[in-house]
Amino acid sequence: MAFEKTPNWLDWYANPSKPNFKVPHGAVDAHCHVFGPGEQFPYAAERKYTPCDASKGQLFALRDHLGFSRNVIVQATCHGADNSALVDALKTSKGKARGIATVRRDISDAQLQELHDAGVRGVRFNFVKRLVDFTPKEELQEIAERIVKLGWHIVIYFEAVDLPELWDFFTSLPTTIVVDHMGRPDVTKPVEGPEFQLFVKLMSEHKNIWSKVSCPERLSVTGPKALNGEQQSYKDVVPFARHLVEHFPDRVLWGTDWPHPNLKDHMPDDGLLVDFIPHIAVTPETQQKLLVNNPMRLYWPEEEVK
Ligand SMILES: O=C(O)c1cc(C(=O)O)oc(=O)c1
Repeated sequence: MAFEKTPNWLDWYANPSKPNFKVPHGAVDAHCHVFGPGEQFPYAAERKYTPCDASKGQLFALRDHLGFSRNVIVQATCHGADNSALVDALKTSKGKARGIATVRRDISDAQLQELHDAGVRGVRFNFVKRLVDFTPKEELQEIAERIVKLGWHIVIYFEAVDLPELWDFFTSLPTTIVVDHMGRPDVTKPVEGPEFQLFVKLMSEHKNIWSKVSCPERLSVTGPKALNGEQQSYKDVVPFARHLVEHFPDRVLWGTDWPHPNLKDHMPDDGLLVDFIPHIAVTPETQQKLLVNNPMRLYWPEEEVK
């Protein structure tokens, strides 16, 4: 089936630069997606956007180019609860990729087991209203109780303003929880202000809650953009991410977010995005935890690096 991209869609950056920052051996890109290709893996009827295709082969080429060893591929909302493109990518990766799926309550135990065998290790619950229709909390609770038996965890995506309302639900979940993109703080507000400190409190009080310190290109207001060799990109996001890396060094993950769905302003050079990492994890020890030890503990516990 031929799909027409959402108007003004920004395609992923072709020919990214080689990062100056050498990631540690065995580094994991813990947040990225595959889109289609739509001809082979059609986009879901209920999707809120139609992206450009971004295949498993293109993702794995980027992984190698940036110096990473593994990927955690997160089911994108444009594929709804049809995890076929994700599963296909996981199977092709030869164990170098793990996945986060989207499932509905009607999934059978046999289907959950098939996802597990392909390399899925969690589900994503999305509360960002521009991306998904509302799912009742009882349905999510039911899914949580089923996946806990597989040793999976839950990835949550929400906007900072919605945290107070979602707090009780998040803290009632029975698994490890991974928050996408630091809970999407408004970076024009202070790090020490009530909004971001509520998120810090969530992580301080609940040791099962982790955060991805990802997506500066989505959160930044002042830039500068990761383009044209810029080595000081997204300065306004640095204090937020660094705060989490310093306070919770064992519960942070990093990912490219390639192919960067729904960016409106610019498409970053992924090589320069990697050069953002040493600004938020400033020591070799924190870089090793962020990029290797933490994602290995969560996604490849059988090979854990101590
Ligand atoms: O699954 C997605 O569609 C999706 C969208 C966005 C976004 O539009 O912010 O970010 C993500 O990390 C994933």
